[in-house]
Amino acid sequence: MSDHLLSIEDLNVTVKNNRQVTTLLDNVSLHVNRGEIVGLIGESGSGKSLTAKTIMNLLPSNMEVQQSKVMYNETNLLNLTTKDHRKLLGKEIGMIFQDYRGSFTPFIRIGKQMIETISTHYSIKNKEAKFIAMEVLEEMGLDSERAYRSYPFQLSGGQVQRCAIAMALALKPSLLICDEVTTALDVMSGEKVLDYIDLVRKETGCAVLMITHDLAQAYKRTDRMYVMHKGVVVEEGLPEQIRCHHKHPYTKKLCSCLLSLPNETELTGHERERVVTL
Ligand SMILES: Nc1ncnc2c1ncn2[C@@H]1O[C@H](COP(=O)(O)OP(=O)(O)OP(=O)(O)O)[C@@H](O)[C@H]1O
Repeated sequence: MSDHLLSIEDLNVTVKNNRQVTTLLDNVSLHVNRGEIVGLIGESGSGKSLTAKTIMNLLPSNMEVQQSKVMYNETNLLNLTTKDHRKLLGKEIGMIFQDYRGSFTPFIRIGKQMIETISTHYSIKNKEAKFIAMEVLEEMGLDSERAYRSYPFQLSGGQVQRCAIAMALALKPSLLICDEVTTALDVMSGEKVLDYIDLVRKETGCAVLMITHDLAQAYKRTDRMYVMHKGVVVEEGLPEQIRCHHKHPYTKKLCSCLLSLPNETELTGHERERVVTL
């Protein structure tokens, strides 16, 4: 069995607007191994979310995927019917969306939605599903009782985001796609959430595709990184390589723009630790 849990090969996505066809993703190839945290970084509009949406079969209807393979285990996700694809979502492939508010129906309490989601994927009693829901809400640093009985509009943006993360993690997916998961969170809550995702990864061996434009976060949290620019993967490598030995001019620009970091060799161990936690 291949180590690749997810393998995207030559992904091409185009959009048609007023008869004009524009290429949004151009021969994107990347893979995620079991148990690995892989970063997908790049500036706004570079194509990170579209890559995730392709995996989740959530591309808008005016977009077309051509001559590509998106292999999950031995299955090409692009060949699945919507019904078969849906069966994989949640329990096999989980996603925490950038637009976290869309994860919940506004007029149903968070707890009820969590129980329904957990029970849909695992045949367990409501009492057990509630236990799992409370546990993950607690791990997200929330007042679990309050979050459980709240409607989404009764919570802050960051609290709803953490509920959405809790719901995705409660299903213990084999592949977790995190799209800018910490943008709505303060630094401490963000770190706590990322620590917990890492803990879940260690406990369950799940793989994580971490989409972010936060370079410091990617350096600190990922095992490997891909850099995207204008719909193309321009570079890939270990965090150290991307930071200190990048080859592509865009990666160089990205690194120098977002972090004015000295070279790795110029840092002491203590400084290195501080830099990645900035
Ligand atoms: N529904 C759509 N119709 C037309 N173009 C779209 C649509 N959705 C996204 N795009 C375009 O596709 C490109 C990639 O968008 P994508 O959302 O993947 O960027 P991103 O790298 O995730 O950016 P961000 O970090 O801001 O979320 C952008 O140029 C965007 O304008």
